[in-house]
Amino acid sequence: MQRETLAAQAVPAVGVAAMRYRWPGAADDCLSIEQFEIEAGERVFLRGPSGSGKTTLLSLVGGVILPQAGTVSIAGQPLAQLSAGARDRFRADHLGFVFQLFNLLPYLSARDNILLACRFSATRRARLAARGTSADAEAERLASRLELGAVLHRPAAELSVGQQQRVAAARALIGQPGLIVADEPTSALDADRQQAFIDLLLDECAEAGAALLFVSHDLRLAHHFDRVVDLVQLNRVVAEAGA
Ligand SMILES: Nc1ncnc2c1ncn2[C@@H]1O[C@H](COP(=O)(O)OP(=O)(O)OP(=O)(O)O)[C@@H](O)[C@H]1O
Repeated sequence: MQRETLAAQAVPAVGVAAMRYRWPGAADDCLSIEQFEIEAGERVFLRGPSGSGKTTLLSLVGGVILPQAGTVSIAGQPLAQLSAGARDRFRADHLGFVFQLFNLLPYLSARDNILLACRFSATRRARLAARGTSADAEAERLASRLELGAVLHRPAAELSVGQQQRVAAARALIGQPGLIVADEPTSALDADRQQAFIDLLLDECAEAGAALLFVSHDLRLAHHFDRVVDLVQLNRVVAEAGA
């Protein structure tokens, strides 16, 4: 079935409606977004200048922070309706994050860092079981695809920046969450490695049917994506301030 047909039938991967967010203690709102949706399986490139609120929007999409007004839904689930504990579990089941600074546990091996995502999510383990595989086997497959096979046993602290980033990608992808969120994941890589990393992320998302929300300053990467969203245009705070 075509991805477009699938997307038309599925609930959006991300739904933001009449949403407003102000950081505690701040005089003004940081974000005010009337409507923003990412379809199931859609690949969105989010751009915006430094300080425009890209990371803040990702934190809202992850339910790490909650808006003062409006809703943020993931796979049809409004995040604010969940208790803090349920939100943590929902995030572990349905979202994979690749951060600017990777957030790996330095003393754990590359393999254990990848497997952490499954340890915290019975749903990810169940998805793997339904495909006839296990978390260990899938960690091996992703590691080999990401050219990490030789370093799987090594502590994350001993890996190069590029290797750490690929471990972070494998951890986000394992167990097929419906949404991958990536915040400047290629900023530490040279041009060749950027290309390889993006190809891999897009391939794995396509295979898993996962939507991808990818934040970057680097517009040269935008042509890989279904849609480019400019936060300066999406955010009414900026639009009103500039009016
Ligand atoms: N934890 C926080 N507490 C208070 N204000 C914050 C916090 N994090 C971000 N902000 C403020 O929110 C605004 C948006 O920041 P944010 O990090 O979301 O921007 P960004 O677009 O991701 O920037 P960059 O491209 O530089 O990473 C900024 O004015 C910033 O100072």
